[in-house]
Amino acid sequence: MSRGKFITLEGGEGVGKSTNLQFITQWLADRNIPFIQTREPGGTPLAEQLRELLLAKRDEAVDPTAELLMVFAARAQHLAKVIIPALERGDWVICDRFTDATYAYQGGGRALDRALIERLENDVQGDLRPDKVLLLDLDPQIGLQRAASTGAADRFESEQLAFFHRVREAYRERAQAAPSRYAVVDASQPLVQVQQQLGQELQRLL
Ligand SMILES: Nc1ncnc2c1ncn2[C@@H]1O[C@H](COP(=O)(O)OP(=O)(O)O)[C@@H](O)[C@H]1O
Ligand SMILES: Cc1cn([C@H]2C[C@H](O)[C@@H](COP(=O)(O)OP(=O)(O)O)O2)c(=O)[nH]c1=O
Repeated sequence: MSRGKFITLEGGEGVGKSTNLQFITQWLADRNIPFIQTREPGGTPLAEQLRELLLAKRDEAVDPTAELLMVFAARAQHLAKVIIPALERGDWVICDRFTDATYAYQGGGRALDRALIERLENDVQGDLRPDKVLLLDLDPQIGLQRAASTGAADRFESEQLAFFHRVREAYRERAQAAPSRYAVVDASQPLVQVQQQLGQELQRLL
């Protein structure tokens, strides 16, 4: 049995990840491709608890390195308990955010040293990387407006606009550095066009 494909969906706030995840999972189900859908931070009971701790607004300022280590603690658990077993079974893994979000939010947004992120990535993941990163790219001002309509802001969503511009730039830089592993989708397009492009990218992986 061959290993499943590992697909991650990335982008800033309100780019349309939830909407397009539904499209992607329906696309796979229509083709009888076995898959699991999961998310980061999260994906196991422990990792979901770490997510709650990470997203909660609190009076105590969160040290960026502490934030980074919590993200990777959740990731280590998620990889060991969910992602790696699924890929080994031959299931595709559709993950709402993964390590590119760490480069974007902790690296770009919080301006942490990329070399530290890379060390953690190598230690925690070994050589496991997504087969394809679907990056929904959107001006953060539009994304935050869209996100505002979907509930109360968490600790990240409460950041200033400049933070989200750094997040977007970090994502785009990563995509430019390894174009074969990324599909950058212009998320300002009408949803049908976004999904047409996503479908084409998925088709290429078959
Ligand atoms: N391409 C698009 N054009 C216009 N509105 C969109 C598009 N994609 C998503 N939306 C809308 O934007 C809002 C946020 O989308 P959502 O999928 O919840 O984003 P995310 O999960 O990235 O926060 C929703 O109201 C959704 O209907
Ligand atoms: C995976 C990951 C997420 N995050 C942040 C980005 C998001 O703001 C948040 C996760 O929320 P998100 O995926 O946007 O969920 P929702 O759409 O329900 O708000 O966690 C990081 O800062 N680093 C990471 O490595």
